[in-house]
Amino acid sequence: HRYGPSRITADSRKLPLPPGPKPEFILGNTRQLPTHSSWLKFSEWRKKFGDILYLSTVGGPIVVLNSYESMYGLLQRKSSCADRPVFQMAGRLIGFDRMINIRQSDEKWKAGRKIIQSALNNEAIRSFYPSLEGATRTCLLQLLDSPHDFIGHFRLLTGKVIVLFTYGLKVESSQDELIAINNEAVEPSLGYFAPGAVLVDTFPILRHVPSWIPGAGFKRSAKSIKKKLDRMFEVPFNRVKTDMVAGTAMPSFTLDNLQNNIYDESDQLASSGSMYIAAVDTTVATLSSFILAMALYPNVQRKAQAEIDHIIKEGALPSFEDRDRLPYIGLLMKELQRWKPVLNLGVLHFATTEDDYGGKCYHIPKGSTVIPNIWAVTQDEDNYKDPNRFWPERFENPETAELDPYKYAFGFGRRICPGLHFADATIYITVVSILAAFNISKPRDENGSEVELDVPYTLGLISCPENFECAIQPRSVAVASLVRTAAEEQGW
Ligand code: HEM
Repeated sequence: HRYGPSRITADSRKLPLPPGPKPEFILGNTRQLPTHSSWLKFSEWRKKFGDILYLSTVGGPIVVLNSYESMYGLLQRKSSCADRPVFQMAGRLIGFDRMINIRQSDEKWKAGRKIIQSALNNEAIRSFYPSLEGATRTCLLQLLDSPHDFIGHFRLLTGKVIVLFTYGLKVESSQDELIAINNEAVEPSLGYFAPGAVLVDTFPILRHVPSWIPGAGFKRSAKSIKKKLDRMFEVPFNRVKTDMVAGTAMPSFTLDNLQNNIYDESDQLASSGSMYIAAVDTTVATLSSFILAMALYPNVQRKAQAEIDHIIKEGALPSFEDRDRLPYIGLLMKELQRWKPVLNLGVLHFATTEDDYGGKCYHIPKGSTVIPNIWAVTQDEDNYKDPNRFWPERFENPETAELDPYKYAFGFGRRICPGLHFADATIYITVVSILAAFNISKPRDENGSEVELDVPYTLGLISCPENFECAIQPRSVAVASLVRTAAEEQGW
């Protein structure tokens, strides 16, 4: 089988390292490592060196996986690369290493992962469907009233559902403290997760320089973000504790864990605090790319709307119950994860033991940072015909369906995204509700001519379209009033 298991060799140390660009004396490939958009450089090297690359840097060895086969072989099937590297800036200096997302695979990671996994499994998410439907209806009303701010509405929608799920706390507006404290800590930090983005990640020794010397601005930035991160962890958590004592706490992930009292409080605090950063920017990026795709591919939009109109009764909005009867929406959602992947380089993995790759092919040294180049997989013409095109039909026929993006977009093995079902549910209900209520098209200039869309994407850890203009209009007067009534009934 194409993605079948590889044989493990007796002594992988005798195998050669994977190929890669020629290293320099002492610095190795350090200076060749791009500080942003490295997926492009890795893909360029792939043409020369193949699916799996080796880079020796001052910060340690790096193995880049440029194909689904290599990711499956090394990250999905084996546990030797299930750890995370030390993120000097984002992790140690700012303090994100308390969260399970980038924590090394220690006992605390295991405890946090267990808590999150059981709360986010598919069954558990079902009981949250009514809240997701309610929040989506409010989002529809906001799209009706101020369509140009669609990215802001998606931020509020995803922020409020994750705060409700995690802490049982209700958020009404983007000015709410619970949203603001998260954004203040997360936004300035995202750029620091990319390999080589800050010098201290390449030269960890710099961590020890005093903050006052010139050039140590990174330490001062880290200190100021750290304070915000502490607030982000503590403010909502302490509210739940106070409400619990007063007997007024609403059901939530945090309350369940506090009441069960299985884990110590510091694990619980970090585990609750891991949710927002993992959930919001990723889901907002997907939803924003959805708007772009619909504006660029009106035929796909019309086909999806025809499917919805056929299934949903007049005067109703779609719900989770309709999902099984909307197969084209399912294909469209797969294509959303492929067309513009949210995490072009996934999240970095780390090899804790020596291993081999591909059955007697290459030696993977212990201590290698392992980077899955998800972007390369999505653009590979061996996987996808005409990869630039947004074309859900590529997954339609089970006999000829192209590689399912859910096999890689949410990561691999023991580190696979535990929020997959939550993300999938949020994306489904938002996409299907917007398609039922609105037509999305390219913006028009003062002469009424369509303006071509050429939208740049952010270059940090998360790839999200930068703000762009788009026309989002209700499909009819009747549906506009349905959106208003439905939102009023929800009340939040
Ligand atoms: C479109 C939305 C999302 C995408 C594409 C996505 C993708 C990913 C990826 C690629 C990873 C790293 C997996 C690996 O290392 O192999 C990850 C980790 C994680 N995700 Fe998501 N995610 C999304 C939404 C969410 C949501 C909504 C939540 C929570 C409700 C969540 C929670 C997490 C957590 C806690 C981790 C860390 C897991 C660990 O290190 O053990 N994610 N996600």
